[in-house]
Amino acid sequence: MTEKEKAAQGLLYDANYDEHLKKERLECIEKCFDYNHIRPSNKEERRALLHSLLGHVGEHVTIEQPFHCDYGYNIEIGDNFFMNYNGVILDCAKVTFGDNVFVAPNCGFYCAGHPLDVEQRNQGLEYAYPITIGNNVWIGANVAVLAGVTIGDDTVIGAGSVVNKDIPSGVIAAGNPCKVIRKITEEDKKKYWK
Ligand SMILES: CC(=O)SCCNC(=O)CCNC(=O)[C@H](O)C(C)(C)COP(=O)(O)OP(=O)(O)OC[C@H]1O[C@@H](n2cnc3c(N)ncnc32)[C@H](O)[C@@H]1OP(=O)(O)O
Repeated sequence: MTEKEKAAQGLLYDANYDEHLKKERLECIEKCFDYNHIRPSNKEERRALLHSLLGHVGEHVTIEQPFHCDYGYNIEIGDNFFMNYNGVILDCAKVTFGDNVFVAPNCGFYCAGHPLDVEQRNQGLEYAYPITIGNNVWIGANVAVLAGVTIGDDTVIGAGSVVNKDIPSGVIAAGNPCKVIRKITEEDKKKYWK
């Protein structure tokens, strides 16, 4: 089994030293470099590069620069997506965003993790679990979404959260670790600020 196949099966794999994965990552970060150096006003070139970088790009997708990811082809984005400055996606597994997702500045989506055991970790071993974000999700600034997490539809994640477990649909959740604060209700139609 190749290291890439092990990763896809959720097994520990050699991310640091495997030549094939290193080559794929280098190709990807070269493309990220190119993306981050396109003039912000050159929307056509930005769009074309995102299509060549990512696995799927829906309609009306904006990713502000700078943006960084590891492989690109594992990222699938629905329609009407906005990611603000300094987005980081460590996509050693699939990262899927539904439709109408807003991501604030400095957010990270980290599929990767390393063993707690020091001998395994120092061999460069890693695991990769997918991240899934539903439809109509707003993720506040400086949020870290960790490996294996699913965030349900219509949910808001408060700024500064560390999302280490699944979050259900239709709620506000925040904090470190991120917990549900309350459901979003009809009353919220009357409220847009404190
Ligand atoms: C796409 C873009 O670029 S967006 C631009 C960047 N903007 C942001 O990142 C803003 C993100 N917004 C937030 O984090 C907001 O606090 C929201 C949306 C979660 C607020 O939701 P509201 O329901 O209005 O929260 P409200 O202020 O009433 O707080 C409810 C409780 O949650 C707590 N809370 C709210 N936000 C957070 C947070 N980010 N982290 C921890 N606790 C929080 C409050 O302190 C309060 O607790 P209390 O009841 O003990 O006092």
